[in-house]
Amino acid sequence: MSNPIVAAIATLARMRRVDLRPDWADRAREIDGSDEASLDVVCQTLGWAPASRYEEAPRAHEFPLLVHHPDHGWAVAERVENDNRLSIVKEGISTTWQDADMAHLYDLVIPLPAGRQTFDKAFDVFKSAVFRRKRAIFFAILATFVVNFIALITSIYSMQVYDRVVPRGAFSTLWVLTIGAIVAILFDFILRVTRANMLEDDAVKIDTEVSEFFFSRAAEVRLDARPQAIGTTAAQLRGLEQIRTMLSSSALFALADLPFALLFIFVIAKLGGIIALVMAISFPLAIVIALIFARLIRENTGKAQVSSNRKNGLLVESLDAAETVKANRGQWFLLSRWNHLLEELHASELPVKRLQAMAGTIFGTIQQVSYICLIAWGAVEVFENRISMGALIACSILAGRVNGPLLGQLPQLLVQWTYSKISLRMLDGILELPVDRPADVDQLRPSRLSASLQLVNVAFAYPGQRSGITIPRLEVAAGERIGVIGGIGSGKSTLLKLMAGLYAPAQGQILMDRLDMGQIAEDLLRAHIGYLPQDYRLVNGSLRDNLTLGLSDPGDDAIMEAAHGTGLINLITAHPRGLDLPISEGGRGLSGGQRVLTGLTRLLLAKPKLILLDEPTANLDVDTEALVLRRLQASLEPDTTLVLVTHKLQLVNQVSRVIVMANGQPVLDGPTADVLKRLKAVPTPAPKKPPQVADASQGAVA
Ligand SMILES: Nc1ncnc2c1ncn2[C@@H]1O[C@H](COP(=O)(O)OP(=O)(O)OP(=O)(O)O)[C@@H](O)[C@H]1O
Repeated sequence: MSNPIVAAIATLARMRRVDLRPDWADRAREIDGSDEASLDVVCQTLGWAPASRYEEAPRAHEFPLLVHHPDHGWAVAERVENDNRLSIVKEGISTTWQDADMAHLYDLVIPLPAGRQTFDKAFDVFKSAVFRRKRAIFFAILATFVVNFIALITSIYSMQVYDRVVPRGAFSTLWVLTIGAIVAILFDFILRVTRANMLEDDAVKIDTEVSEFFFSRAAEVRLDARPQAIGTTAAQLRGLEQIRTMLSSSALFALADLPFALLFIFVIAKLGGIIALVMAISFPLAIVIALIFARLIRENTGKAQVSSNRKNGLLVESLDAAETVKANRGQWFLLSRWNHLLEELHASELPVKRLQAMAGTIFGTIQQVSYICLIAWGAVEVFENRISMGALIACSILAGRVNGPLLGQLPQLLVQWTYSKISLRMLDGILELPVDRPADVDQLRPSRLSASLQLVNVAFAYPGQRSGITIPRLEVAAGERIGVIGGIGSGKSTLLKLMAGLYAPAQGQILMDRLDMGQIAEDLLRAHIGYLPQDYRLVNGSLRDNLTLGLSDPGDDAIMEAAHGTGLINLITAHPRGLDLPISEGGRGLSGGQRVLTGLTRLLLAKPKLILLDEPTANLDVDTEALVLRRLQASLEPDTTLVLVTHKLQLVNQVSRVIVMANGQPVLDGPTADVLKRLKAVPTPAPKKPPQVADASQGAVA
């Protein structure tokens, strides 16, 4: 990281304990980071808020800060000393600058990764995103005022025309009134156009912010706490769409007109006197009926949402397991489940639709009846000379504003509102799941982390299982090469995931370099640990994207060199698009062996200190297996630790220590030769406790 400003920001982020995107430095690297103006360019390039320069000395708690000195360049300031010296950190070294007043201190806000912000309720996420955009709120309120004000003007205009202009032929008054009304309408037009543009811009930003938060948050959920049904989780996130539709619907704007309805009833009373009683009765009556319908709709929308989620889950599952389903003629089983869910969905959706239609009809009738009553009563009042003809016309226009837009939209709004409430509850469910690193825990960011591990009194069980992994004590020194063997389901993969820090132990501690793994910053941990799961999945994108996933771009030369090391080069050179070979959704497009080679190549590029491989050669042919392991061994630094889970005994000869797992516990642990000798002499010893079902494949190991 030779770019001075990039190096200084990285130090600042480490000191403030903020994770930076793995590729952030790639984006900022192109900028010449030596002069002071480069900070603005960096902020712009990274999409961060511009940094502001301190005009006065910052308060003590505001440190550490980014600092630029005309002679010394960029660094991180830790504090200002009494004798006008500045304590700084530059390129990892703490030192002092003599002339603090020549240095410029900057307040740079490094944004937290989206998922790390703390919100208890999904509603707060939306609220915070909306309320941060004060300009949009101001315009929405102003526009609502103006729209309603124009309605008022139109009604008064009609009254004046009927009462003053028509009887007396006062055309000069008519022109003045007409010009005034047209000016008001033009102003309304301009405001509406501006509002639409502004609100759309802000709506996109709000949408991006909220979706980013929930997507990151769902990705941060601890692997062992994840709901088993992927489809249901996907449906939970889909709830965002419901809320988005609700927030951007015109129905919501109609709701903002609610207080104005009361104002209009008041104006009707002023202009038309007693006839305002019609609106004073019909309007609250409509609101009460709306509340009753909301209750009736709520129960069925809840049921419809649950069925819809399960339907979505089934769809994801059947597409994901298409091969198994087809090969086993499982489509009939899935089809009958699908039809059953569809029936359930229709059964709960139908009442909602009926109620919505009925609400629409009732509100329409209220609207028409109240209009007729107002006009009829008004006619009597006009005849009795209690009100003017113009006043009756103005009242009828205002009555249309009281009942019209709001009552017309109410049925749709009711359904959307109930769906949104359920969606919010589902999103709350995501927020309740435990995440890898809670935001209120200060993460450790040691400058060096060795690849030694200690598992002390560790216990772990999958949700809903009584027994799982129990490890009283297991120590792995930096630089050790360890093989883990054991029967099917003996807990080898689970042990590896615990060592990788992907699962948190329910009990006990897992230490890396004597630090609790759960407290080490996630980005630091991932940079030090290379874990290759049994079923290595690729992500949608190109082969290059998959090889550099989560890494700072290593450059094509390094990628090709690593690909030579694993033999992946054959695939790259054979394909017309080379490294840009497309990987479709779900990682399809490559064979099982090629996927593993991709994972191994990425591992060589990442150069982690702790390498955890779960049956890496299960999908490889004998030649490739030998080549890969030879190259992997050759690339390992002396202090790199390797833990290899395998069913193949010949691979065990490549490691110096072997751990044998049975029923979730290590039952043998020692130098390879000793363990193999004991395995040949006696069957795998059973764990002392708890007494479990005998290991199904002990024979395979022995
Ligand atoms: N995601 C999961 N949810 C619930 N239980 C699980 C899950 N993964 C594994 N298990 C259970 O945990 C136990 C240990 O599984 P694990 O995958 O660690 O075994 P393994 O030794 O790696 O097996 P194999 O040699 O077949 O890969 C098994 O009994 C398994 O049924």
